[in-house]
Amino acid sequence: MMTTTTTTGADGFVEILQAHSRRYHDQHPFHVRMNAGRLSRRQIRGWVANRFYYQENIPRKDAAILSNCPDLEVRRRWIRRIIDHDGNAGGEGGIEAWLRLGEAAGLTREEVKDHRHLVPGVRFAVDAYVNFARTRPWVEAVASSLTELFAPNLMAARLAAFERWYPWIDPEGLVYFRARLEQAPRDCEHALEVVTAHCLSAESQARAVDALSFKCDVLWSLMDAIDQAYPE
Ligand SMILES: O=C(O)c1cc(C(=O)O)c2c(n1)C(=O)C(=O)c1cc(C(=O)O)[nH]c1-2
Repeated sequence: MMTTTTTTGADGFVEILQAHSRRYHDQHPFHVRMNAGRLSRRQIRGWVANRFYYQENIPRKDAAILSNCPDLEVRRRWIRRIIDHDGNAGGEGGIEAWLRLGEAAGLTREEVKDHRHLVPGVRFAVDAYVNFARTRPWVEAVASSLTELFAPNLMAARLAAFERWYPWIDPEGLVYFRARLEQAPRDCEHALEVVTAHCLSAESQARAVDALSFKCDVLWSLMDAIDQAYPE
């Protein structure tokens, strides 16, 4: 028996993906309080120390996508993400920039790197994301990165909020967020290109949407765990 698949037009598909902005972690109460200037030093430091685990694992997630991806052209562009985070040499890259954010906020590099502040829920959420990229088809893993469509607005709001409300953080430490303002739009343009080119059937589009939902849950759970560990 033949099965028929109804394909959502490319525009409808992209609209459904975009609509996930409603589930993005910018609306998490902890982020709302952060951007309204209502977090204490301890809470900001807790967030920075815990989010480091996400930063550290992003390149491992991207390496998993590379290892599962048979398409040379995609790999050639995707590899840039790993270099953005790891840098080409000591003192470079997003992970280093995040450590400097920690220092600007009054944390030592050691206490960020040795995970002494890392709470179990953050570890579980981040590990789930890396595991997803390792075990799911590579196009779904690419789709899961599409939360970056929504990141630049949050990044711009966060930069303004940090400068306004948290002047005790050395502004030099905010370099990471400025870099992401440029990197995130470039990265998600590529990811969207890949997903729209590969997900042509209703089934594959539904799997891409599920992957993006999963990622929204990863980010939300991560924030829940931080919120619970550093109450008001
Ligand atoms: O601070 C944030 O709110 C935020 C969110 C996201 C995101 O939406 O996944 C990323 C980042 N930052 C980020 O810095 C980053 O490098 C990054 C990579 C990815 C990804 O899924 O490949 N997301 C994000």
